[in-house]
Amino acid sequence: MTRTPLMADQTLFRDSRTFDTTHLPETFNYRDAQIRDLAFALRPTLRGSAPLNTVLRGPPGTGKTTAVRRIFAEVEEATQAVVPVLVSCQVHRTAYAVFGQVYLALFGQVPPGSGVPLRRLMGRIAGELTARGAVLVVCLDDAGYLLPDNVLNDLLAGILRMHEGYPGTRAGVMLVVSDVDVDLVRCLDPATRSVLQASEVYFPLYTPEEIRGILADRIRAGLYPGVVPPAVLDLLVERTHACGDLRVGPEMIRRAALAAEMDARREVEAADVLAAYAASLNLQVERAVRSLDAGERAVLDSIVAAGLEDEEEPVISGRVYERLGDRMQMSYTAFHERLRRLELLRLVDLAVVRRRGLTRVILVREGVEEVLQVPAGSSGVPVNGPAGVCDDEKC
Ligand SMILES: Nc1ncnc2c1ncn2[C@@H]1O[C@H](COP(=O)(O)OP(=O)(O)OP(=O)(O)O)[C@@H](O)[C@H]1O
Repeated sequence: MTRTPLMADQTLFRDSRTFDTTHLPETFNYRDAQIRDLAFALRPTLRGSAPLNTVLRGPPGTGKTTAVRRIFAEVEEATQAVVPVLVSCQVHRTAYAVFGQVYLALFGQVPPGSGVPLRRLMGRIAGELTARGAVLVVCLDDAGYLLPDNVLNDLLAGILRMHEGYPGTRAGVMLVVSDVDVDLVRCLDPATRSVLQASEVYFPLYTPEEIRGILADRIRAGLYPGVVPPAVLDLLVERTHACGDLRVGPEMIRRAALAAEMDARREVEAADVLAAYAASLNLQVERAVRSLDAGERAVLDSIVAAGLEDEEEPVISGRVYERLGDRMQMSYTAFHERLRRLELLRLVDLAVVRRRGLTRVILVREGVEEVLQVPAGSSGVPVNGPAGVCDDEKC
């Protein structure tokens, strides 16, 4: 019997885990200055004081979370007197859920889902920290997700004022923000702002040369020599840079190498990369669409619907706003904020053209329509995602 390609024992992968999204890269170049700033902020914790609160800001895929994971790992190795906790606010969206993650880090188990009031949970956490003489550092990854309903404000007040209710506790925060335009700190109450006093560490987009270095390192660690010829690496760099998110690079390499492997080839070809690009881009778009709130999703749906209505005509922002009125109430300011967010997430491009005065034209980016068309109930994103009355009071 001939063996199926699945069972073929020849592989191009030295270590396929290198391409996992959760993989912590061994080499982390081009971020020395940011790592130095984070080390500076954490230094007081090694002497038993609270850290300097810090905002890590930069577009998606610029290494913010990775920088935190690396520095937290170093802190954990160096001392037990600091408890660093990294919390994804995309997943944990309430103060209780975030404190639940701190509890998990301290006690090795999650607190009961209900029945324990937040105050008691905080009391247990504070008691354990003072008993250990440890400093707490909470990193809120994608902290912008906690802005609705003042969750971020209340949570920060809880962490940074913990020492008032529980004398002897010391705690500080790191806030990770991918939306370069949102001034998170300005959205907080003056009282919280005054205890936060955060300094900022900026993570710029990687240049094509830096992307080349990062992808070449990943290829060296994950694939056998010669699998990716130089011209194919050039294409990988060009595609990754064009889509603006480094995550797409390793994902393309994984898919392209798998395709070559299934064909029993020893080298990846340009065609493998181009096919992998389309698939990886859809994954990226899907992730961005999933992160939208009800208002942003309604705006995106209306843009796509307006485009489909008359494919010859450009999509004008005023027309989209009118359409939206049938679905939910939204002020024009809130509408524009949401358009900006869709642009930042690279779901649309905005351009201003002269057309009976200045008009804003919206272009839907590659892959978005495909992702929105995945039927509800499949593994993709439903066409009619979250909708309803949206909160216009965004700061
Ligand atoms: N300098 C680097 N060297 C190697 N890999 C990197 C580097 N920077 C980022 N990466 C990789 O890119 C991916 C995205 O990085 P990371 O999650 O740290 O970005 P981020 O800025 O936190 O993104 P987001 O704002 O979308 O959460 C990860 O797989 C990470 O390993």
